[in-house]
Amino acid sequence: MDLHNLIRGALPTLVTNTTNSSSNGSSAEHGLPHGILESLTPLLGAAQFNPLVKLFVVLNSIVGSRFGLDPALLLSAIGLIWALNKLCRQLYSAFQGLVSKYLTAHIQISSTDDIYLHMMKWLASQPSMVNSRSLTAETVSKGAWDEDEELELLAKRQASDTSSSYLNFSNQEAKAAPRFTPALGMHNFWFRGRYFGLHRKQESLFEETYASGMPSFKDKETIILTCFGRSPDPIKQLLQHAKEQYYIGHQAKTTIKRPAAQAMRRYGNRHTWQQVAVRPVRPMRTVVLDEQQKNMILSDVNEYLHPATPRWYANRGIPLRRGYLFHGPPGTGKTSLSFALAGVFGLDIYVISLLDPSLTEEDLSALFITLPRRCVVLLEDIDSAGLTRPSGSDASDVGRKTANGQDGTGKETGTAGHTSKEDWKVSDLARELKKQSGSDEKKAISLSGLLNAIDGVASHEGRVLIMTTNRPETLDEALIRPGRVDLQVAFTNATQDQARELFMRMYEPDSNLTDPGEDGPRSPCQLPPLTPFSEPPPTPFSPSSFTDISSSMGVEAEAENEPPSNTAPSAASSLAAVASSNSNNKPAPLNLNSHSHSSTAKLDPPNSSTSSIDNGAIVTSSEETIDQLQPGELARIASAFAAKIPSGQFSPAELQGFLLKRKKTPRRALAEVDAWVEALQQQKANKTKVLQVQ
Ligand SMILES: Nc1ncnc2c1ncn2[C@@H]1O[C@H](COP(=O)(O)OP(=O)(O)OP(=O)(O)O)[C@@H](O)[C@H]1O
Repeated sequence: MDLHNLIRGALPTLVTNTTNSSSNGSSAEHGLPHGILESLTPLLGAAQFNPLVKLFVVLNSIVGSRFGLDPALLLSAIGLIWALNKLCRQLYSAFQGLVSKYLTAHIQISSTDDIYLHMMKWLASQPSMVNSRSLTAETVSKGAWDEDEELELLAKRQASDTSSSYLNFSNQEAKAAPRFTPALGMHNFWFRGRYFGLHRKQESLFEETYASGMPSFKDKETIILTCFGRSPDPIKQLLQHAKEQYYIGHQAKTTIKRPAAQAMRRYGNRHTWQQVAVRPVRPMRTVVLDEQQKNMILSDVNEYLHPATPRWYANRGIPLRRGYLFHGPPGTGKTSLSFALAGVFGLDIYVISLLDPSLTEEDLSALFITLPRRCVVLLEDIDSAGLTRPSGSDASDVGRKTANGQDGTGKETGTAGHTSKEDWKVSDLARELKKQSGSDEKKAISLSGLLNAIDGVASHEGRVLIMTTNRPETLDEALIRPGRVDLQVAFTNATQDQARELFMRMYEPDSNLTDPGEDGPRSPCQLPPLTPFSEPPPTPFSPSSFTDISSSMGVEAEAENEPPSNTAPSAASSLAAVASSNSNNKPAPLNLNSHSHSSTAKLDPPNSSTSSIDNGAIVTSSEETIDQLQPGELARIASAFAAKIPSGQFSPAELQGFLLKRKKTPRRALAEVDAWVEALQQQKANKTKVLQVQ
């Protein structure tokens, strides 16, 4: 079908006009420009399939002949509207620029800063934002401590369901709702009756990454908050509010941070440290330690963190630092006490491993510089870091302990067992050269590098440094000299008293253990109450008792940097009160005659055919659980248990491991302890690693 036929069929009027025009030579009176169809006719053959030409013809005829409008006029009108629109837009953006410059305030937040996290979390909780039409969905990863109450209920329901013996968490990931935050672009919201603008934008930065050695683009986000008025105060209040809201969930939690991956550390600020976990605060009373020793550490840290302490130190020209060395056998509570201290004072813990292969001396200094004003820095197993003195002749080129190259003090014993360099073979020489060129090993952290980071000019003052070691005798004297280590705390294997306390703690009902009065919710900024420095010393430790404690408990207080001892150790005394009320509760001798278990009770694991799950613990039907004990009976069993533990032989961690396997059945623990003690003693004597009785 050609175009003529098409037009004729579709628009009879047009055809009539066309016919007339060809007969009288005038078509202008019918709305078509004179001769337009004639001039188009030669083209029609070629362009009859061109939809644009068809459209033009159809529109022209409609506008011209149907509505009697001049198409040229119409085109001019459209052009005018477009130009006006452009002009309005430009005027609007100029007006907006003026308002933004003179009538609004802005605050910019970079994604490299913690405030960005606070703001994003707050925005995600705002109904106006969640219902916005432009959102970004994020997966919220939950830690083991953030389990939903719903999930806990599910576990309880499954546990009570006798048909299923084991918990099932399938599809839990699918049930976790994503978090929605404003998408990139412009948004607005109201806060406390004020209107705020939010611009979330992203830019790509060209970065050379250490990890791959290849330059690449990294995305960096920025949010700009705007409010009307010439003062940014409303935005500051909003940010403060977002920050407070963020930390509400962090109450009674300890945040643990480690150095970020090497590539991330280059971004500086909050990217230097990476949050690895947020755990519930470890209550101080769960660390089984001599009460006086505990109180002394608590009051010492309390004094150090007192707001008046910096002035006191400054007036006397003493650097504001406090170092602690926790030493003792493995599993005796060194790390646990560090975490409990962080919990009591509401501080974050920054854990550094000197064995981290990506850590250089420069990194270490940068890490210490970016520490917050108050925090706990934990340097674990400082002895195994293989630090050396650069001045040592043979040790100067080796900073890290290797399996075949160094002894515990970090001194080199010779490569491959050779003591003198004359004995070296060609292969030894090649290995040594390779080592020196640094091609196969990273540059180690030397002792001076560590000391520089700890107390060099650039180091951050005000932090609580805790170093832990199993072998204090191998440490360099420079590292533990007063001023770097101000208090040494010795940890020992469990005494019988500690064994009893551990036993009680394991089987006490949860309601006794969650005592908000002691280590209860505490915001990170909220320190235990402090007494002003000007008051007389209310400390329970007289200088003489202090010395006594030091000698009897293996605690050596260094006198050099002692701050004024007139700060009330209120946290310490309150903890002491709670703990002593526990320890004073001396149980009466045990009478087991009326009970089902005797000391000859079977040591076999529970028979699975008769077992059920009780709050996660598998319990046999024949066993007596904690709930079935008479009041006061637990204390008696604990004493009987402690009497069977040889003092100072087993670490609290070993005892805890034994009890954990019988966490619902104290009688069974008592019945099986003899066999376990014997087996463990034998294992230690034979120096084997395989446990006969667990
Ligand atoms: N004194 C203690 N009181 C309560 N629990 C303890 C004590 N000592 C050890 N534990 C328990 O033993 C486990 C290991 O303890 P922790 O990590 O504190 O020991 P550590 O002395 O730091 O060991 P390592 O020297 O091997 O690092 C923890 O689960 C902790 O609860």
